[in-house]
Amino acid sequence: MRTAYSVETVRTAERVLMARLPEGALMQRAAAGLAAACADLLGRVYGSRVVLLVGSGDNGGDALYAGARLARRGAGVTAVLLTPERAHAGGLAALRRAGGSVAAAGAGEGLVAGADLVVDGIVGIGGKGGLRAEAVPLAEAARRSRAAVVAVDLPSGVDADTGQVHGAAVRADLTVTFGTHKPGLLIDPAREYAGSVRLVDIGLELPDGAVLEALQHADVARLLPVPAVESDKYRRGVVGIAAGSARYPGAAVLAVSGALRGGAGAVRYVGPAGDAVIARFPETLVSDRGPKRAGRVQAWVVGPGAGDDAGPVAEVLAADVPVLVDADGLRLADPGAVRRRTAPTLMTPHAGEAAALLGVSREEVEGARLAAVRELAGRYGAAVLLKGSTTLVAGRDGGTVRVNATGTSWLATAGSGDVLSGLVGSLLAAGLSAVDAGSAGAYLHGLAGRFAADGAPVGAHDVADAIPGAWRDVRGVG
Ligand SMILES: NC(=O)C1=CN([C@@H]2O[C@H](COP(=O)(O)OP(=O)(O)OC[C@H]3O[C@@H](n4cnc5c(N)ncnc54)[C@H](O)[C@@H]3O)[C@@H](O)[C@H]2O)[C@@H](O)CC1
Ligand SMILES: [K+]
Repeated sequence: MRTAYSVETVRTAERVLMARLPEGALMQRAAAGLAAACADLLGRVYGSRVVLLVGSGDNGGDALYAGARLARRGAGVTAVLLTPERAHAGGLAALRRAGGSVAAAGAGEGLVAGADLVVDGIVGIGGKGGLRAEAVPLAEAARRSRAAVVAVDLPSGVDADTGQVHGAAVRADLTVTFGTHKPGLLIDPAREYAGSVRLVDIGLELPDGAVLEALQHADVARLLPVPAVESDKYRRGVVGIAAGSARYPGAAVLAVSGALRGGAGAVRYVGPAGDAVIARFPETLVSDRGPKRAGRVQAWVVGPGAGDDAGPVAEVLAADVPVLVDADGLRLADPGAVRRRTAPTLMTPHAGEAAALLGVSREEVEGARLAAVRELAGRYGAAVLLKGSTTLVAGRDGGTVRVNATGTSWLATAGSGDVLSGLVGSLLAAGLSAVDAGSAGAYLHGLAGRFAADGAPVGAHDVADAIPGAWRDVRGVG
């Protein structure tokens, strides 16, 4: 499990640790990790041209001490000081002792253009708002240059706690972060600015109560249902899919295709697209008598391709089993009925659907995804999975939000969400909690998307077909 903590928690943990260590020891640990990452990226340190962008705080201090280490290994290191009178004095002295130099006023952009490596130490967790005006031309020069850009702790200008980006920010190829991930490194749009992320252990001890957690293979493997010897199809769970319409039969087929790969023992389809479903998946139990009279299920999925028929949505919300509400179902669901439910409910909007539910623009949701998913969960008293390049899953009672990063932009294809809703519904029927089902399902779905796409466009049915491969990969079998 990867975790991300708020700036406030990091500050507290740092204070505790600093009180036990000699002065400056923590910064030396950070600088050593940073310098090692820079050296790895450069390949050959000797003779390389390194430019440090140095702000007024300890983030700049890290950059200066790391620069000193690279200078001792033969790199030509120049520091561009954004506020020369406030640059970290100890770091500056160390750089000079190691043979590094300070750029003349106004020379920064030219140096960046000719560098092999640019180290962004403008601002870290002490940053407020986007980049200040004097730093913007340097960030732009770094973006234009052929140099590799390494961000210290965070790409300067992104919001550490939320992943929001206000105005200009540095775009890094690699971010070297200290002690723990920060939420902004895992949530878009900031995540995109971070490039790949390397975590350097500086000995911080962090309490429970991460802002975010990201499942990894082993975590997902522990969650996935595995049938026991005595399992029959009913013990493994039956998932009901109330989806599709005469106009959108494909949504029903795709939701069923996901559900069949999700670990439930049987899939029951209810709705007007039974013929299309049976033609493709003869193992499906089909009914056209509405969810209430369809027979027992352990979880429902409602909404994909539902059109304007609110009846099945209301029937499903009245059932005392876990329910996943997606797509048209989100619009058709009565918020009061969702809030009154006692069995788990999981809503799975994409940014546009979340925006409609919250009465804000899509851009607002995309710019502040963490706030949006929490707000929706609070308003509806339900777990919420907000789809996107970094999918977020919030529980109904607040707490740590799960973030999934296995997704790929190739998944932005029609019907891909229908596959996800069937898959997650199946995991709900198999007994996973709403947050576990949502996050494990998003993980498998993202991985399946990667396997299916492999660098080329794919259809949603290809993603469904790739789920068993993703499942095997996660469990480390085959
Ligand atoms: N506190 C610690 O124990 C450690 C801190 N470390 C480093 O120290 C950083 C935090 O240092 P600080 O608390 O000094 O804070 P920062 O260096 O992140 O930034 C604070 C300074 O930046 C200026 N600033 C704020 N917003 C700005 C903006 N938008 N554009 C330009 N300048 C802006 C402020 O005026 C202030 O002088 C971490 O991110 C990490 O890199 C590491 O050395 C590890 C140990
Ligand atoms: K930085």
